[in-house]
Amino acid sequence: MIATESLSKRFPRVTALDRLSVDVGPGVTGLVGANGAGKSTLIKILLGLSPATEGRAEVLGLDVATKGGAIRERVGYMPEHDCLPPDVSATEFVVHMARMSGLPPAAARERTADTLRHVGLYEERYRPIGGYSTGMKQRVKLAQALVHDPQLVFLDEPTNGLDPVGRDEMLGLIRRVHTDFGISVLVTSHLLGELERTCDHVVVVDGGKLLRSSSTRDFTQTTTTLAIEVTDTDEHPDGTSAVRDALLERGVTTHDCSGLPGAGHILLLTAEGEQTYDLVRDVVAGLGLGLVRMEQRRHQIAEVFKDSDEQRKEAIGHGG
Ligand SMILES: Nc1ncnc2c1ncn2[C@@H]1O[C@H](COP(=O)(O)OP(=O)(O)OP(=O)(O)O)[C@@H](O)[C@H]1O
Repeated sequence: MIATESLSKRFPRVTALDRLSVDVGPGVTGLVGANGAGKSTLIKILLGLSPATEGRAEVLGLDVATKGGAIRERVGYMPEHDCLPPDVSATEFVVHMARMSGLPPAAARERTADTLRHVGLYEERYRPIGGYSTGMKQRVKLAQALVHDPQLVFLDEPTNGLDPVGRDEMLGLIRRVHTDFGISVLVTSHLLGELERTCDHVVVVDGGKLLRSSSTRDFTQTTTTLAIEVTDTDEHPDGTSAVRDALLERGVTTHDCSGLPGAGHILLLTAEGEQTYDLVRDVVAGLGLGLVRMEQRRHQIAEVFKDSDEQRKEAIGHGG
């Protein structure tokens, strides 16, 4: 769907993209990076709206440097910032955008009604957009990106400004854009966790460089780290410490998890196979405590950033 090769974009004072080479296939792909990582710049280059300084890119097999118009016919775009006219209704606006994409009047009206129904705005479709909530405005932006039945859509920070419920609804809608219509999606976010459930594939950029590109499953694969949580009793008012000491007596050390949420109530240790599970069970039972939780931890996408931060700090440390 998308292929870039050593793509760079330099502004006078900042390098927004730095020799980025990445391939994106069909499905829902998350483009994750902190603010300023270069996500919007990449989207504008892929739409043929902004020229790259160096390198090349193709979208649906079309060269972005020469085929911008053909790309924009086949690709939908939901921009990050609010860009909606307040005085017209969702129907008027989306019909207008459909007409701009070349649909005849009757088809534009029909597609608009279908698309507004899909994004959950059918009831309010004749009200002026100026009176809409942030969530409703985001849905209008999504509808105009979908109305011309594109093969691929670029969604730039679609969950921006939404509360947790609105965010979940938007992420569900995005997933359905692919499952119900077969449209592939490239969705950007600076919130790492939210894309784990929505995307098949995740591309992480930082400072305009590619940090990692892999399937979400690979990102969140199970680790060999076991997380354990136990109850306290009168005899052992700090059950966690009692288990830690008892494990140490049997030669098993637990990891320092002071920086993690729930630290103080959770023990982390490396599983060496089935015997580790048996040992933990026997130790907890031997102390008369209850085992609340014993599970394998999963990687989180956030850890990619933590690793790169650590590498950067290390590099700075070595440098001076
Ligand atoms: N037209 C421009 N002129 C100069 N610098 C720019 C321009 N557009 C973007 N930049 C800079 O390029 C870098 C990448 O910006 P970009 O908007 O692509 O990041 P982003 O990952 O989309 O972040 P955000 O979500 O905050 O928009 C930033 O440092 C930004 O200030």
